[in-house]
Amino acid sequence: MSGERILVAGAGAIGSFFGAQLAAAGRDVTFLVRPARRAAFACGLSIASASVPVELAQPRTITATDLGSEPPFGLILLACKAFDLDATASDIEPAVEAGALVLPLLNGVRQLDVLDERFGADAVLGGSCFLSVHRTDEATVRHDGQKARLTFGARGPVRRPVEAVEALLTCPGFAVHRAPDVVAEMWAKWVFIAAAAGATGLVGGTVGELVDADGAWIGARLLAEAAAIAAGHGYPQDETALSSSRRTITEPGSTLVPSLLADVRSGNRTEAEHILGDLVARRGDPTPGLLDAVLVRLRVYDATRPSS
Ligand SMILES: NC(=O)C1=CN([C@@H]2O[C@H](COP(=O)(O)OP(=O)(O)OC[C@H]3O[C@@H](n4cnc5c(N)ncnc54)[C@H](OP(=O)(O)O)[C@@H]3O)[C@@H](O)[C@H]2O)C=CC1
Ligand SMILES: CC(C)(CO)C(=O)C(=O)O
Repeated sequence: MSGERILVAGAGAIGSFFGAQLAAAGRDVTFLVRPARRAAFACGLSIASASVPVELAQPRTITATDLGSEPPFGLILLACKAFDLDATASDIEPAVEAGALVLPLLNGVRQLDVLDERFGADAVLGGSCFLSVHRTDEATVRHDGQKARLTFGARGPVRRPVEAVEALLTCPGFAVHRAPDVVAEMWAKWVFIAAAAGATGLVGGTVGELVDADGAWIGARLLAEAAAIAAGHGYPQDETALSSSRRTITEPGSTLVPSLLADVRSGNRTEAEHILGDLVARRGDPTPGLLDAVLVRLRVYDATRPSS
């Protein structure tokens, strides 16, 4: 599979970062974009990073109407926001029908149900990623902090060997981890992001700003609620991992801006339903908690933001 073509569907912060790192390492990468992004990428794509900067002079782009006439792809990195999942899944259908495996990188887990139903579970890997990236202009993405990590794995029989996917993804720009239980990894990331995005999205400030305002307890309490829901679904959270998450979301001076907070700050639509709504919907106990309060706050934000 190492020579196979990669389609990156959704060239925002995440898609641009992973696609650019793979292209810089010599992989055959094509970005599936909408017309405005295609025009923006005509002059290149930059990843601004202290550790893994990339300049792609001519990123290869296509739009959905071209996909049917493309040679086959081996792997699709799916990196849209949750509210664009249905439309993006429709767009990639010709490539999946031609044999590609789909690796979704969204936060949360509901994407697996959506993609399994549409394409069949043997076409869909599990995946998640840890990195902080934000688009700073139409063709620049800023990468902050530590080395990016992409975790992926099969959840059952899949149409292509996962070892080959690992070889295709392995490159200097980020760490790759093939997880024996990728769904457990996705739940662990979900618990963390529900707390980090929920606490910062609620107050509209970074983790450090939240802590300065004596709000560290908010992140810690959201983390505990999210972990209890995960445990109720058969994904008990490892105490060491939970402590590390708690430290990250209560760290004084932290400049961490989760993507949901970045969306709130930019007036963009958030993934509140996917990250918080889907989590509380899976809780057995109907008694609302702090997660529900944050969800309500973000629903009001989404419903009343100027461009909604
Ligand atoms: N940013 C981060 O640091 C992290 C984000 N995540 C998760 O990754 C996912 C993606 O987030 P992020 O990259 O920040 O989001 P962005 O909003 O930066 O990017 C989403 C991209 O999807 C594109 N898109 C939407 N619909 C389509 C379509 N039909 N065809 C082609 N492209 C489409 C958008 O297109 P257009 O360019 O036209 O607007 C946009 O470029 C989210 O689930 C997020 O929670 C996970 C870890 C870290
Ligand atoms: C918190 C972070 C950066 C960790 O990867 C993330 O997942 C997000 O911003 O959505």
